[in-house]
Amino acid sequence: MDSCTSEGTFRAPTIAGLVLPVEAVSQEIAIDGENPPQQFFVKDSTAFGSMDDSPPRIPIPVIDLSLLSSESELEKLRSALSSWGCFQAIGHGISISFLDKVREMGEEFFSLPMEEKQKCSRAASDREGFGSDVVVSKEQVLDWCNRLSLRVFPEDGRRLNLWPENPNDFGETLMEYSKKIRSVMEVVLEAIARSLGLEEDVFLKHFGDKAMMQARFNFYPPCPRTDKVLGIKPHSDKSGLTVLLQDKEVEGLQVFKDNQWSRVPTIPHALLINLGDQMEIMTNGVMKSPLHRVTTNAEKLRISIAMLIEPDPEAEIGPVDGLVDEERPKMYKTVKNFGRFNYVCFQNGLVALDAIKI
Ligand SMILES: O=C(O)CCC(=O)C(=O)O
Ligand SMILES: [Fe+2]
Repeated sequence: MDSCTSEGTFRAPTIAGLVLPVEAVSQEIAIDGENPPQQFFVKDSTAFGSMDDSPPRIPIPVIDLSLLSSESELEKLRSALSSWGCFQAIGHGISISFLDKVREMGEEFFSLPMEEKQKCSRAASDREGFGSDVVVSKEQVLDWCNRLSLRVFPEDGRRLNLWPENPNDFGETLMEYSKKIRSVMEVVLEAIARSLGLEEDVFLKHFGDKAMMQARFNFYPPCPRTDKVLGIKPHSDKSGLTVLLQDKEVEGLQVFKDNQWSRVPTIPHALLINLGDQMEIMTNGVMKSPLHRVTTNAEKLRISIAMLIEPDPEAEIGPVDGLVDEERPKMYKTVKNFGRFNYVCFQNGLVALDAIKI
C-alpha cells in the first residue's frame, strides 16, 4: 500500500525528539535548544494539582478476568469501577510474549527517523495519524507527548494510508491485537452488566456493530523540565472503555482518587482498564470515569498503547434502564465531544464544559 505518503504534508518542527503540533506554525513557538517552550508549561497549579511525580502508590485493584464467573470477583469489579474507575486486568488470555511484541512494535515505530514517522503525519485539525496535540486554543498547555492514532474498527473506517509500513508487520500485529482487545472488552462489558444486576448484553447492544475502536500509541521522550511539564494533562477518557498497555518499566500514569494523585504501578502482564465518560453516563454515574494524567521523566522515554472503544457515534448515549429510579434520578443525558473539549449534557439541560480536559 502506498502508506504514509501524503504529498505536500507539512513537516512540523521538532524539539528533543518531539514533533510539535502542525498548528504550531501560526503559534510562534520559540525554540531554545532542547528546552520545552513556554507552551508546555503548566501555568495554573490549582487546576492540575501538585506536580509531584512520586505520590503514594496506592494499590489499584487487580482483577482476574478468568474468574469473573465468581460472585466475589464480580463484586471486586463493581467496587473497583465505582471507586477507582479503573483496575489492572490479569487472566485476560493474551500472552506476555504477544504484549511484548505490541510494545516492541510501538518502540520500533517511534525510534524511526522523524522524517519516516512524519510520513504518517496527521493533517492540521485531524486527530488521526502521527503527531502532537491538536491545538484548539492559544491558552492551551501542550502535552509532552507524540501520538500515533489509528482507527481499527469498524474495518471500513481504517485509513490505511496513515498506517506505518515500518516495522513491516505493524498492520498485521495491530489487527491481531485489536481483535484480542475487542474480546477482552466484550468480557468486561458483560461482567460490568452482570455486576450491576443487568442483562449481560445491555452495554454491548449500546456499543452496537459499528462500535469504534481507536489505537493510540503514546510516546513520551525524556523531558528536562519534569517540574513544569506533563506528558498528558489531567483528563478523563471520552471513550466507553480504554484498555491501556503500559510501558514495561517506566511508570508515569497517575489516577486522581480521594483528592490525591496515585501512581499506577506497572505490572508487565496486566492491562489497565479505564472506564470512559460514555460508560459513566450509561451507568448513570454508578461507575466512574477517572481523572488521570501522565508525568514526565528526565532520563527515560516511555511508551504506552491505549485502545479506546466507543459506542457507534450515530447512537444516542444515555443511562441504561435499570440504573435510573427514584433514589437515583437520571444524572446525565449524553456526552458530546468537540475537538478536545468534552461537554457532558446533564438531564436538567446544563452543559458542563470541563476546561481541564483541553
Ligand atoms: O500513557 C498512559 O499511561 C496514559 C495514556 C492516556 O491517558 C491516554 O492515551 O488517554
Ligand atoms: Fe487517558
